[in-house]
Amino acid sequence: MNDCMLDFFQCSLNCINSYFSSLTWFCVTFSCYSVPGSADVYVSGPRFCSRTTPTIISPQKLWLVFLEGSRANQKFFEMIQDFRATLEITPLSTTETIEPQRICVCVRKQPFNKQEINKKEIDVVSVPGKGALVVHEPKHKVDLTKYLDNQVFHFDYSFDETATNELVYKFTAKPLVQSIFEGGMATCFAYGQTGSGKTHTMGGDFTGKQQNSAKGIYALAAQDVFAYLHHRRYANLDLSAYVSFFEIYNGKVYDLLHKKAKLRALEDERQQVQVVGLKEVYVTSAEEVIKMIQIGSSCRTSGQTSANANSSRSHAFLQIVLRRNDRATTLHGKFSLVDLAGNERGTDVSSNDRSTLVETAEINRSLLALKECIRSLGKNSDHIPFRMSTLTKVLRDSFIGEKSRTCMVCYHTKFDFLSALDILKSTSNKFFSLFHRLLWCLQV
Ligand SMILES: Nc1ncnc2c1ncn2[C@@H]1O[C@H](COP(=O)(O)OP(=O)(O)OP(=O)(O)O)[C@@H](O)[C@H]1O
Repeated sequence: MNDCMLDFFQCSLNCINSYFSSLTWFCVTFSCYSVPGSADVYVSGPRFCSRTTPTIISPQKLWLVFLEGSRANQKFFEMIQDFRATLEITPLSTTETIEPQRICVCVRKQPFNKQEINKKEIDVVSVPGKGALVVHEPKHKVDLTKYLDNQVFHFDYSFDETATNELVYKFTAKPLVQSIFEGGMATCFAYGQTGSGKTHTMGGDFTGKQQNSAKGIYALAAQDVFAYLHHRRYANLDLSAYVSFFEIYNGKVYDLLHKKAKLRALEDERQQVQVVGLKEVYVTSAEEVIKMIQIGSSCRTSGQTSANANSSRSHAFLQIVLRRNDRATTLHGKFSLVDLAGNERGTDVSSNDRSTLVETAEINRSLLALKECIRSLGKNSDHIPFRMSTLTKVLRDSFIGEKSRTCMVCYHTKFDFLSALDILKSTSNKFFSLFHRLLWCLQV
């Protein structure tokens, strides 16, 4: 093989390793090249996909297979480009007006990183704007003709890969800040696959391993809280701000501002869940909050997944609490900013030691519990299984409490259909509309 062929070979390998869709595509195209005696190896897609099935394929045949896989990718890439050319793109701009809503569900697309660009991965997600997001899925007709299945999902807002944290903040958390001054409970949470950009959005930009906390939704929300505190409209309320930061790891609560002290989430007599012993720090400026974010983030539990070298392995809650100065124990309003641990599949986990598997199972269990609660709310069930996990216990008030407002930002990477479709299907407005109506009824 000459250099050019090797490049081609390498490119095909990269596509196969990282790209679920190309694998499916690839397996189907195999049958075209099957030869007597080896057909069972080539034709059987699932067997080929399985890492455990030993297959002996001659280099010549393997080359044909990779060649065809690469051609399929190229064809697929061209089909997406052609489709994109027909889309009318209207990206969100800072001048757009924001409609206040009880529940807002948004989606943010992550840009390609250097590694993905080098691997020549194909972007299968388009964000035409106005809350829409399109996932291009490669499919085959019965006669093996290739076609694109373009699945459209609708959200309140959709952010493309060029969106900044400031823009995302403006449409998601910013409208909630005012509600806590009016005595409300607001929650903004980030949900998505591991490595999709949740911590980047909530905690701030990364430069190498250094995080610039001033550029995240946590800090932007803190700035607005202090702007409102000094505003004459709310000055007569005589409020003070306090901040707490804790994580839920393996179902247990740890105080990130108090040497990771172990805490307990317990229900009080009014069936409201309280994190007993949680340290609240009195803060007087956004800079002080940023300092707390840095202290807390540095001790948050992290690990490594195949998608993220610095993956958060816990659900982190930053809470900004307003209390009246005359009645320090009385809560006036609370803003919870939640960076959930990443949704993971077995292949996302780079290590399979016992503690990692337990972590992964616990993360998925708690996220499943969250989905179940939302589903039950949507179905108007008598029983909402909030007690299924510590995460849902702690989030309970955000969903059904009076004057609650919630914003959910879901994230996904560009090329993983299984996770992207799973996350999108469970979070798009089709699913949430029922939930939205139910909460509205509870409010009234
Ligand atoms: N919008 C973006 N712009 C630039 N870089 C981004 C963006 N989103 C994510 N990244 C980069 O992708 C990497 C993974 O992001 P991040 O750690 O935020 O993922 P995560 O969803 O929190 O993952 P996990 O659930 O595993 O903790 C980081 O290096 C981050 O800088």
